[in-house]
Amino acid sequence: MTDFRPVYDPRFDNIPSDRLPELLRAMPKAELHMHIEGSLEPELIFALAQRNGVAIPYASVEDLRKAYAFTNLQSFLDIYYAGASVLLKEQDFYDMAWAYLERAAADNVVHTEMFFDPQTHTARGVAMETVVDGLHRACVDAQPKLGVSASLILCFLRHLSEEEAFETLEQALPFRDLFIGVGLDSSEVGHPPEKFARVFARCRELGLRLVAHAGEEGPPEYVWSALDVLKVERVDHGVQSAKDPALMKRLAQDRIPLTVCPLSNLKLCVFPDLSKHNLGALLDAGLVATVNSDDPAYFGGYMNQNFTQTFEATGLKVQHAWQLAANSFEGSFIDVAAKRAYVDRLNAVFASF
Ligand code: HPA
Ligand SMILES: [Zn+2]
Repeated sequence: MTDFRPVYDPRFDNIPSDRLPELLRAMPKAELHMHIEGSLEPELIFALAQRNGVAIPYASVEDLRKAYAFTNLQSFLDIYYAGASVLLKEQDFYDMAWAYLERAAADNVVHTEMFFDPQTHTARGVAMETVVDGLHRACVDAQPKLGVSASLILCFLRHLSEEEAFETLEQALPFRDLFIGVGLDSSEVGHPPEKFARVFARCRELGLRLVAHAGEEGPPEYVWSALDVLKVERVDHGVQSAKDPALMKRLAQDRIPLTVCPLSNLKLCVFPDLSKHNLGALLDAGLVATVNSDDPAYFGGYMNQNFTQTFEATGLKVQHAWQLAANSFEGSFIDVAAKRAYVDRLNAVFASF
């Protein structure tokens, strides 16, 4: 349940629709669903591979980019985990996060809550400290150098066991102050949220914020159990919720944010075409839906590309643009005063158009 609900000013309806792309780019926004390992561009993968002497099974940047033809989530994850294998040193994690934060700033992302997958790295012998320190150092630099506030959410890999998630939590606890919450990602179907009931209960006791991927490829039942068993505060993706009217009602009534990722859904064939995406239907049903980039280096676009391509394909309007940006602040894990200040900035940009 969110703690702040901004209200649309109907005078913004006077903004001509031909200015929508410019408005989408200019409006301040928060990104709530982005896997930092999914921001590794092929150029950086090659540069880090060379710097660290890691062999990768692609001859060139172009060769690697050609492999980005996905048919579903798993076909993407196989390449995504291979790409992350070039990350070894603290500076590598810093450089990856910094490259993303610069792109976020260019898209007028003023706040971001970045996912990271420590198990992808600790399994290769990289220390938790190396991962967290590098990412956190970039987050600290982002505010003064880029005007972006940035925080971290540790994700457990759901294809691994709950016991391994507990071990990961244990390894991360010395760095408890460097991340704000936990999430659940990787292969969804066959790995329902309730598999992680006990580790999420422990994280809740520790005062960590809770999110989980659910309803990306998996059924509405997974969204129900993310809410009722894991007690998450936000649902990542959640687009399959539209198949269940009772669930839609619950999400709207409890103002549970959905962090929707349109270009990801397109590239992983969750929707056959961007024009068939249900973002507009989710918004029109009163859900706190947001737009996010998920794995921007792999899915063909950062935040502003997600916004402009989706609006062009679906015909969403100025009010939807405002609602999505307002929802991103409402759904974020910052305090109410900071949310209010960001929405004031949002309103000032809309008033200037
Ligand atoms: O979209 C995703 N879904 C599940 N796991 C992921 N890990 C990175 N991106 C994703
Ligand atoms: Zn994701």
